[in-house]
Amino acid sequence: MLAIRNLGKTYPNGVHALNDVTLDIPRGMFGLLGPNGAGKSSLMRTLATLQEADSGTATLEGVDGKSIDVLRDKDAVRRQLGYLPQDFGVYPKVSAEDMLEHFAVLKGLTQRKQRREVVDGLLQQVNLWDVRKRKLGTYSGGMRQRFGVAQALLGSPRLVIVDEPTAGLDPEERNRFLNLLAEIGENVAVILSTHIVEDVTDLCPTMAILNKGRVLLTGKPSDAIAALENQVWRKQVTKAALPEYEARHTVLSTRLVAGRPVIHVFSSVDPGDGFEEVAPNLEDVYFQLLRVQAT
Ligand SMILES: Nc1ncnc2c1ncn2[C@@H]1O[C@H](COP(=O)(O)OP(=O)(O)OP(=O)(O)O)[C@@H](O)[C@H]1O
Repeated sequence: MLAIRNLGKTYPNGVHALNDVTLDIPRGMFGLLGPNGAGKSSLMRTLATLQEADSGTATLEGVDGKSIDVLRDKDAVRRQLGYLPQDFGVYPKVSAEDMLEHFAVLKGLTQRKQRREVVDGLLQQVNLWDVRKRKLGTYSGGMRQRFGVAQALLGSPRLVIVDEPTAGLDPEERNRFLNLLAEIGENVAVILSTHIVEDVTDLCPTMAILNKGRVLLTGKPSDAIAALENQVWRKQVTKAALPEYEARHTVLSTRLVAGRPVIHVFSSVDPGDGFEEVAPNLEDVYFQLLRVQAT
């Protein structure tokens, strides 16, 4: 659906935000995972035609089978694009219904009756119908994000980009939001940019891990997890002993369980010393790749 080839971007301050980024993004949910500063927003903004790349190409499959040059044919991309930016602001004194109606006009839905049908349908789809008359300023974070999805879906886009949408949502709102994303049409490519590993594990059949502007891995989460089979080991340790373990092993993660650190380490052989083997998860994959890149 979307082919990104050798995309590069260096900001005037010298930061290489995108470094030879090549990705194939199919229909369905695609998770773009990376820590803060990885380059996710730079990539999302480039695909959303809001900033220029220095090099590379991006090609979107059009409805009629014709391909669209994302970096050059910006108007054509915008007609196929829904975008929920990281810092999505709303007019606090306007109701969701009026705001969405306004966005619909901007999207080119000029016929009143048709526009009403679209706006009503979207408000129902994102589960905001009952609160559509309320001012956006009174909405919770989760409601605002669902409103953001409604505006992104105006005009039946084929490419939907959501940038860090679950940051700051409580677990219930996050679930609700992710379920909503998962329900978006089958013929749409949805790119979910996030630094939360579970967002990808729970939802995305394909993914990429980005750090320091580079793609460290792309493919199915299950394949990446399978590649770490028999190489992740767990042990509960004391806080005092933690630095020693970190010096002796490749510690992937440390998590407090009942107040005591439980560490996951990466090792192709049994590290002994009371470690037990565990089934790897996507978090192990993520931290292992970040560690390898750092060394
Ligand atoms: N307009 C800009 N000018 C200069 N540097 C920038 C600009 N925008 C981003 N950067 C830098 O580029 C790098 C990538 O930033 P980007 O916002 O794309 O990352 P991110 O993965 O989206 O992280 P975050 O979640 O923190 O936004 C960072 O080092 C950031 O400081």
